[in-house]
Parts: sequence; C-alpha cells; structure tokens
Amino acid sequence: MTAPILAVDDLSVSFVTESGNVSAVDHVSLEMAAGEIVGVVGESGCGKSVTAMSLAGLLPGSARVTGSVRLRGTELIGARETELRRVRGKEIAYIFQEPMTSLNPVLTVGRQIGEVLEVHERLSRKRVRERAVELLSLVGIPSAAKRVDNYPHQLSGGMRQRVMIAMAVACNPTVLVADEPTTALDVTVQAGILKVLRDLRDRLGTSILIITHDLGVIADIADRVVVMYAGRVVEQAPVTELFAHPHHHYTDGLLNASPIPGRHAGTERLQEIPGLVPVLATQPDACTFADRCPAADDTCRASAPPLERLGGSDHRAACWHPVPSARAARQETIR
Ligand SMILES: Nc1ncnc2c1ncn2[C@@H]1O[C@H](COP(=O)(O)OP(=O)(O)OP(=O)(O)O)[C@@H](O)[C@H]1O
Repeated sequence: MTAPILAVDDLSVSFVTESGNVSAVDHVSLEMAAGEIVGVVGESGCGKSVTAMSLAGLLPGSARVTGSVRLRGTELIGARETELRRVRGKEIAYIFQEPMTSLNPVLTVGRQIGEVLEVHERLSRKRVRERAVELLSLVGIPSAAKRVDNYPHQLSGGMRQRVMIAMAVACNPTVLVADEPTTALDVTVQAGILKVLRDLRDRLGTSILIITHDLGVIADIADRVVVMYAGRVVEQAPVTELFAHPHHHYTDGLLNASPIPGRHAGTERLQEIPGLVPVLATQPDACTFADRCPAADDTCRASAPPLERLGGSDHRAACWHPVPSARAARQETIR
C-alpha cells in the first residue's frame, strides 16, 4: 500500500459511566489509502462507531482516548479544538444513519448545504446556490435545480440520505465516514446510495470508511474489510479474500448469518451466532470471542491471540485456532 491517508495506531477508548468503566475500543490499528473504501463490520456494540467518532474528536468528554490517529501524517488525538473544527467537514466528513434527525426541518436543503459551504469556503450567495445544485446532481438527485428549494419532509428517505451525502462532500473531504448509511433504507434505495458512494470515490478520489453490521453492504462496496469484535480488530483482509477464506470464527459466524449472493443457496438456512457481544469494563488477556466460539479451548481463555499477518499477504487475523478451511488454504500457500 502507498503511504496511508489515514493511519489509526493502537487506538483505545474507554468511558467512565455511573455504572463503571466501559472499554469500547482496545488497541485498534487500521490504515486507509487514497481512494480506498474500507468497511468496518461487526455486531452492535463492537466499537465501530466509537472508532469512527474518535477520528475527528467527536466523542463526549467522558471518553478516555489513547493512541494515534494521523491524517496525512498530522496527529489528531490531543489536537486543539480549533484544529479539529477545521478538520471536521473539510478533511473528515461524516454521514449517519438517520438523516431526518440530522437535517433541520425548517430550512430548505439548499440552505443547509449552503451553511456547510459558508463555514469552510468563502463563496458569494449566487455561487453557494449553484454549488448546492451541483452537489445535489452529483449525488443523483433528479431536477436538482428545483429540489434545492425543498424542505426535508418533501423528500423520500433515500433522497434525504443523498442530501446528507451532498452536505458531507460539499467541501471535498479527504475521508468520508459513513456510519450505517443505508440501515434505515429498503434494499433498492440502499443499492442506489452505495452506488453514489462508489461514484464519489471514483470521481473525487475520496477515501471512504463505511461502518455496518451488514456483510451484504461490505460485499457490495468495500475494497478491504476490518472485522471488529468487543472493541478489538479480529480480522482484516481484502474483501474477496475475507469472503473466500475467513480465518476468525467470528468472521465465519457473521458470514454464515448473512444472506450473501453467491455464498448461500436460496434454500440454505442462515445460522445465528449464539450469545451476545460482552460489555467489558477492562479487556481480558483472553480471546473475547471464546465464550461464543465453537473452537475455543483453554489457550483461548488464557491468552489473547495477536493480530498476525498470514504469510506475506494483506490478510491478518487474531485467532489461535483458525477455521479449518482457512487453515488448509493457509498451509497451501505456505507450501
Ligand atoms: N457515550 C458512551 N458512554 C458509555 N459507553 C458508550 C458510549 N458510547 C458507546 N459506548 C459503549 O461502547 C461500546 C461500543 O459502542 P459502539 O457504538 O462503538 O458500537 P457499534 O459497534 O458501533 O454498535 P452499533 O452498531 O450499535 O452502533 C458499547 O458497549 C457501547 O455501549
């Protein structure tokens, strides 16, 4: 990989709450190249959103953050609020799941896009409006010159999410973080939104970090996948490699639980992973998936497996006893 645009190194986040400490993210490292789409996947509570929010300093004051987040080499952890404010929107922009709660119901969408432009760029009123129309067209909104004067309630859910994307890319950010951007949308609308994101990457070269619990979304859009479990990265690999040869039993479990075209015959039953993601006060020196894993033994309960590179590949996994098919494939490549 060429020099990463974004490098997260050894990031840990915990929260001090009334009911005690919560360890949300534990020594997470990941990198993104220019124009790369990286998917972060895992069940609810695995630390995906907290990882994403920590990139541009969006976590609440109760968060204790250690480690490093560098954007084009500039450290953001511990950066001054004025610097982080400049970074947000202009360098790292976010889109979230529910556009209706993020959009202002009493302002037209053109006005709201205009506000983003005014914060970061000095443009005339006329130019702001023209730019808002351009951005609405860019995200595939038909009759953008008319829609620019619509209020959020006059648009469908998919259109509102497109407006959110238009606002996020208004200042041509280096990195776009999309946290469950399609979860509230039906499947065909979801496909349209994913296409918009892909087009943005292709046209503008934006790096995209997409957070989801849905491996179907990952299969559709990501170049590389980071699998998180209980605050840790348990596996990461290029998308085709991960789907063909999952090493971690958690990844394997997610794949068996997901309706993914090409992997499951229509009649095959999907298998849920038994149990729940634990909420941890402190991270144990053990595999945190051991209680739910079909292959766990005393080793897994006694020490945490390191995230190791497999052969010379771009595939890493943290598992003492990788899934058998992966083990076989791995021995093949070693031979
Ligand atoms: N502000 C907070 N205060 C206390 N604990 C928090 C806070 N935000 C997140 N957590 C906890 O951190 C852990 C990771 O949460 P996070 O939202 O990152 O998970 P996630 O994988 O993104 O799940 P989801 O898909 O449900 O958002 C969870 O146990 C969550 O309850």
